[in-house]
Amino acid sequence: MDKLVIKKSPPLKGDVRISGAKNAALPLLMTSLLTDEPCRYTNVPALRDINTTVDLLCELGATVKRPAANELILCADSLNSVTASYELVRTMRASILVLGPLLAKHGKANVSLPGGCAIGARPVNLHLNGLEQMGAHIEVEEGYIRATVDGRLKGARIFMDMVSVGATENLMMAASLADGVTVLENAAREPEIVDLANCLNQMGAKICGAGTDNIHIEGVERLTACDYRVLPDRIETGTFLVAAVATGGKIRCVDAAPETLEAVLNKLKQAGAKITQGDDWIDLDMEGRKPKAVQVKTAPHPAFPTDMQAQFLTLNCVADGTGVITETIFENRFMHVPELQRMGAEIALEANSAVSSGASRLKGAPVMATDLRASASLVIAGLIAEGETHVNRIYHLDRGYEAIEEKLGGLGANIKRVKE
Ligand SMILES: CC(=O)N[C@H]1[C@@H](OP(=O)(O)OP(=O)(O)OC[C@H]2O[C@@H](n3ccc(=O)[nH]c3=O)[C@H](O)[C@@H]2O)O[C@H](CO)[C@@H](O)[C@@H]1O
Ligand SMILES: C=C(OP(=O)(O)O)C(=O)O
Repeated sequence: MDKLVIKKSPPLKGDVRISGAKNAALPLLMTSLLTDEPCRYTNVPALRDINTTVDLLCELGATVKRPAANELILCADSLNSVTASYELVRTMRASILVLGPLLAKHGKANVSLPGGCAIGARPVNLHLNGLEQMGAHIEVEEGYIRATVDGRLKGARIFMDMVSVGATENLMMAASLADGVTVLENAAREPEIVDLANCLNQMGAKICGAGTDNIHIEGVERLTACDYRVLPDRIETGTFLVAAVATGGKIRCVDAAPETLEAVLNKLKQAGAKITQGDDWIDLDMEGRKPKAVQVKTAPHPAFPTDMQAQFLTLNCVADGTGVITETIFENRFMHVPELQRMGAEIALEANSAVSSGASRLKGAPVMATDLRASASLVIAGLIAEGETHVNRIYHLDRGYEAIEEKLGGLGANIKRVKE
């Protein structure tokens, strides 16, 4: 398996182009299952999770064309299966997002239960309860969700007792082809939900309220082709910005979506960064300042995203002052802590908070992480640690960061991928 070898690097400097968002692209590609017409998606990031999604759609019988590196044309006019197998689902939890579209379009779906993962148990009860309220009959047997519906799904008023990005997306796609009006209450408000709703509306869906906690979907009988550009990745953007702050750098993120990153940009300003932004770019300059530790508490959008806390913990470790990172979304998302401690970071875990005492002197070490953002936090640590850091198991990074070593290398980082 490949690893990244990182040496202490100079302050990051220069421009970096932001890729399309993994978490927007995954649900967007699933919209192809809702129509017989070909769907074209651009700004699709080249990631392992995208390849898994393409494999999954092909397993169902969809056809795929890749006219360019970041473009996909998918057509699901002649599916020959409604089963998403364990082999694919276990490698990518977002596979559960085929459930709503398959059920709405074909009246049945068999999807392997995704199970837990490194960051937590991640149940899918909200997805299943919502579909049941829309008239689906659901059984779980032999590790598979077996869902059927007589005729069309029926519109329903669905209150979700937790805010779930995936459940909101699955139910929004299913409701687009349902008979009648669906109202999703306590819906997730992430920018990726808005992106999905915009794409579905381009296909002929009637969705309003995406981006608020109350989404109104008037079902239609059929959806048509789309030609849709994926939203820029706010988590990739935030990761590069944190790396720039940690190294005392000055960078510009281009092709970004600053309006999706407000909570993260506020924390970077508190850490001492000077930030200016335009419609699709963000400039960050540390102007020779040492970063200050920040207090972060994760919560659903528009609050601070859980997918950015690991990177901020690395930053806090080398910043001035005591920092507290509190995780409220996933019960087990501090897997990077022991690895950062091995690099010399002074961190105490107290319930769901990681308290760093600041100004740690990090030293390079062989490290590995079992989830995507934890791996990103170790890459940032490698940039500021004395000596050489080997980040192993970069399988996870490849799920969610397009060409991370090339992009960081372009900013002056001393990083290379080594095949083992
Ligand atoms: C592909 C994708 O977009 N992944 C993102 C998505 O994951 P994902 O959609 O899986 O995360 P959710 O928003 O659903 O999870 C939020 C919380 O709700 C719980 N829950 C969720 C569903 C359910 O049926 N029952 C339940 O209890 C989860 O265990 C978790 O504690 O949102 C997360 C929270 O912003 C991000 O970290 C992930 O990067
Ligand atoms: C947790 C993440 O992704 P997923 O939901 O695909 O596991 C993430 O992107 O940080």
